[in-house]
Amino acid sequence: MASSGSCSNYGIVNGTSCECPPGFGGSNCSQPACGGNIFQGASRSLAPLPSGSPFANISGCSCENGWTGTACNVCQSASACQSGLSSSGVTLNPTSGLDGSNVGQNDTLVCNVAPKVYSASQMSCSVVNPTLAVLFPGSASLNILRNLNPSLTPLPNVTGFGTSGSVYAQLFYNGVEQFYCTADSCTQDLGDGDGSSNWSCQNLMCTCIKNSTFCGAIPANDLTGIINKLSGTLGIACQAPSSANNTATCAFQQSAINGVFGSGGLTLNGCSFGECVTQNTIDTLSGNSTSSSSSGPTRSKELSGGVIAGLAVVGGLIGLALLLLALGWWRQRRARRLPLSTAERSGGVAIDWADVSYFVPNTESIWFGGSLRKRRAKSDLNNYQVVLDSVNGHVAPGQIMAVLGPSGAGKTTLIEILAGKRKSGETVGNVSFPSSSDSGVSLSRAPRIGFVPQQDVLPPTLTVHEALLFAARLRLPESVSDSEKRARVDDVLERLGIARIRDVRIGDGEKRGISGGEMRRVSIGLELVAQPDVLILDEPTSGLDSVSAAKVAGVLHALAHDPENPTAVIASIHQPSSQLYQSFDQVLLLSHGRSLYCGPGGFAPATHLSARGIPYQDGYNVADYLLDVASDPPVALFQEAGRANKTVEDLPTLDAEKGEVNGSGMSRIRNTSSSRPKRRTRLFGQIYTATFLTQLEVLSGREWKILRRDKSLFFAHVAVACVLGVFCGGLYFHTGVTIAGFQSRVGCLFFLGALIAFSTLSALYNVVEIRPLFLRERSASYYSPTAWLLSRFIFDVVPLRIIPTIIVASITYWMAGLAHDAAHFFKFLFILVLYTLAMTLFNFLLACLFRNGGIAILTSALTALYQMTYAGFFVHLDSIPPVLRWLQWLCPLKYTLEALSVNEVGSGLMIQDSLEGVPIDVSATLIMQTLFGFGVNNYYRDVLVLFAFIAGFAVGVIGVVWFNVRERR
Ligand SMILES: Nc1ncnc2c1ncn2[C@@H]1O[C@H](COP(=O)(O)OP(=O)(O)OP(=O)(O)O)[C@@H](O)[C@H]1O
Repeated sequence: MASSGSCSNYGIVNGTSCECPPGFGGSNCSQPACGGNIFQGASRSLAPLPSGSPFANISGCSCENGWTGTACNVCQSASACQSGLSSSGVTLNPTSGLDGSNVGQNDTLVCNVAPKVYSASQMSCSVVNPTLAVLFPGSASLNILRNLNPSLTPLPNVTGFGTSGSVYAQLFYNGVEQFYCTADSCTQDLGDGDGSSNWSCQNLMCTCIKNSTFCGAIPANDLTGIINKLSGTLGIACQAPSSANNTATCAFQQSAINGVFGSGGLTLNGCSFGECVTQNTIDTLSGNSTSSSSSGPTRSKELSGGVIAGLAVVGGLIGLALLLLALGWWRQRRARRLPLSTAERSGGVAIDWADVSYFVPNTESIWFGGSLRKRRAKSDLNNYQVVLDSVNGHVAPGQIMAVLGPSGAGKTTLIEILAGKRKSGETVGNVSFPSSSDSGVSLSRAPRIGFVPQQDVLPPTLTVHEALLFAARLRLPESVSDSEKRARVDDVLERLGIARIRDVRIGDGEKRGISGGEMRRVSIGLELVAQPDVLILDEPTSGLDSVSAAKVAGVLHALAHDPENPTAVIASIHQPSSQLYQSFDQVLLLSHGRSLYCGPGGFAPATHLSARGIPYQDGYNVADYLLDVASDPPVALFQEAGRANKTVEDLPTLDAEKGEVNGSGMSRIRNTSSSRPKRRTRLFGQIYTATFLTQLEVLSGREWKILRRDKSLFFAHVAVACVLGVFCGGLYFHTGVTIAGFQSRVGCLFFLGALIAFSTLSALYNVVEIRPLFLRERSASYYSPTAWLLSRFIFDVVPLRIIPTIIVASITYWMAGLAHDAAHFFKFLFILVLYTLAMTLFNFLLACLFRNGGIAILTSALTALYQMTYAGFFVHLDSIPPVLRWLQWLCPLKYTLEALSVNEVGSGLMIQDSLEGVPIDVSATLIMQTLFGFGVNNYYRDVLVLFAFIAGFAVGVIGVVWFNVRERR
């Protein structure tokens, strides 16, 4: 009894014998038929075994008239089929048509010589492949039986074989069978009905005939391993036959075969087709769609699972974006409908601070110690420098206070602590903002605290009016209409005396705009338009002439004394003129971090201090007198100022206390929390006045304005891209298909990748440049970091990164003569755009991680170098020692270059060259795998990995911007 697997050529075990596929016989189906025709079945004579050879050879066999193909299975005419059938002694039953009921239909047997299959079709092709010919120079041919519906073939087990939708193929070399294959679940696709036919089958398996020429007879060329491992999907794609000789070109396609012979697979030439079938079957099946028979499984051009999944993800993301947009729009509308009354009122908030102290680590301990917290735990107080020592104060709404003191007295430090700025040192004490009931304004929301820093950080490309309107739109409630916001901006411009420079660009060091004093006033204006409840200013008059300074002081005075919205105002002043000094209601005098005086302004401080033995000469500027005292205070006065609770009223009752930080000071650090008014915070930060959509709109408006105005930036990027494109295209102009040309092609792709890796460095510099403005606006709660990042993405990444990449890549692509079809071109662009995005985000990340731009740039340049090393171009990745090899998986350029190369060779690129006169014609895929180790099927994997890099870097950038890019003074 024949056992399973004992029948060669996938013959079917039947008791003790084997049922063989057409054209084979012998006890185990291993012997090919010799001559005759397909209808003769098992009675055909078999090819002889040459003496001493275990392999039958069909070279000497010849086919009957009307039959062709290596095993004479392919009919050429209807008469051949008819005579073949009649010689077999079988007659067709005229009533047994397709469904057994079509009596009277045309059962004439005809020979279908088209690639399309109706029942079971035989095909025979020569295999003329240059790569194969190098190894095996003899003649090779391939026989294929394609069964679509073998029950419709005249003699199902003779002219057909096996199940529906199966194929059987055998390769002969110099007349001897080398290997055979089978596959099932086949579908037939007839394309556009142009006469071509594409078969796609599953579960391919092949068997190499041991010791045949291909399979071990020549050890150096032994293909056994490759052939026996062939599996998966098999494609048999045939073009329409030529009208001259009725033969067609086909391709035998499978991933491993495609890897060796090119993406088109193994080309089969001069394929002849023959299928004896009844006219009735043809007529019936032709009535169907061009695609299939009723019984054979067919498939039109369906989308692959990966593409469907990708489209689903893209669709999901678009849906999510639309949903978020709708939500943002709804929130914006709701915020705009809020009643104006609650939004409009401001002021009515006092500011109280008690026992405010501030400590910073000494310079040595910064270098040689751990964090302040760690040292604090060790109670090592000698490491601290005391910047502020138990300072108290109170400013009611409707009052304006001057914080006076010589340079280094601690004015800025105190002002920043009161304004709630993040400080790098340790702050203790209490700061509160009680709502004052007697001011007539009651607040149901958190107080708005305006802060004008000492340094002016302003957007240089905007005009004064635009900068103020930007602030008004983001900082005034949504319920205030845009026209009111504009009116408010105009009012502030008038009040600050900068209306005449309304439309002048602010400018910066590079491009001169408004003066330093005008910048100061614009900075104040940014806070005034936001209608703060408490306004805190650090040196608002520095850089102003005395008239302008008085004007600013007048504006602040008017703001404080507004009867409807009385506001508490505190300003540190360096050297006030007499007139300026008199505009303040309250004075706080600081000396070396201690408060020498805190109380009413005017002459009260002079009276107070002269009562303590420091004479005041009448007519002398009180401010100058106070600064003189604070610069070099008498020891007794300084010690007295070191006591706690030093309001004017309390001072006389205090005991003398040593004015240095000691053990008790330490206990204050531990036990007293700095109780600022709780800022309303959420998981992702503060609540902003404007809704997210408004933030995005206003930020995008500014970015667009900057881009439009600073056209040079965009055009510089485009011009550089054009030049680089022409340079790179010229360098690799019309690369050939020789081995050297192939190296140039991959070199060109590598060059583009490296170019992107380095050119995205400009994104890093860009972030470093705008960082101070972002920090100031963020600390003033203009907008959320996410809105900022999104607007930067739209107006920086797209015009300055992606468009130049597309330009340089397109010019290079066509000049270098890379794959000449649209599909490969767009796949090439897609990869480069993904890589640009990944690298831009990576450089954003570095710029946000490192405060020092130099370190960020160095890191980025070193990373680009690492990527170039691990891209696979300079060094074969498999030859890197394992301890270093794993680094390739972290290299985005490796995936980029692999995807670009696979895309290029996937266009069916064949290398044609000659080595020492020996012609070489091999698939570029083979060379690519050998030289660079790139996987031929890795394009979509690489796309996914690049997406993963983009997502990872994007999450990193968002996280770092949220948690690390914050103002810290
Ligand atoms: N984080 C810090 N690290 C080290 N020293 C600090 C720190 N913050 C403040 N100081 C020191 O505290 C002192 C007070 O600084 P501050 O800037 O508050 O002075 P100021 O009165 O505003 O001076 P000016 O009028 O010149 O601006 C200075 O000697 C300063 O060097």
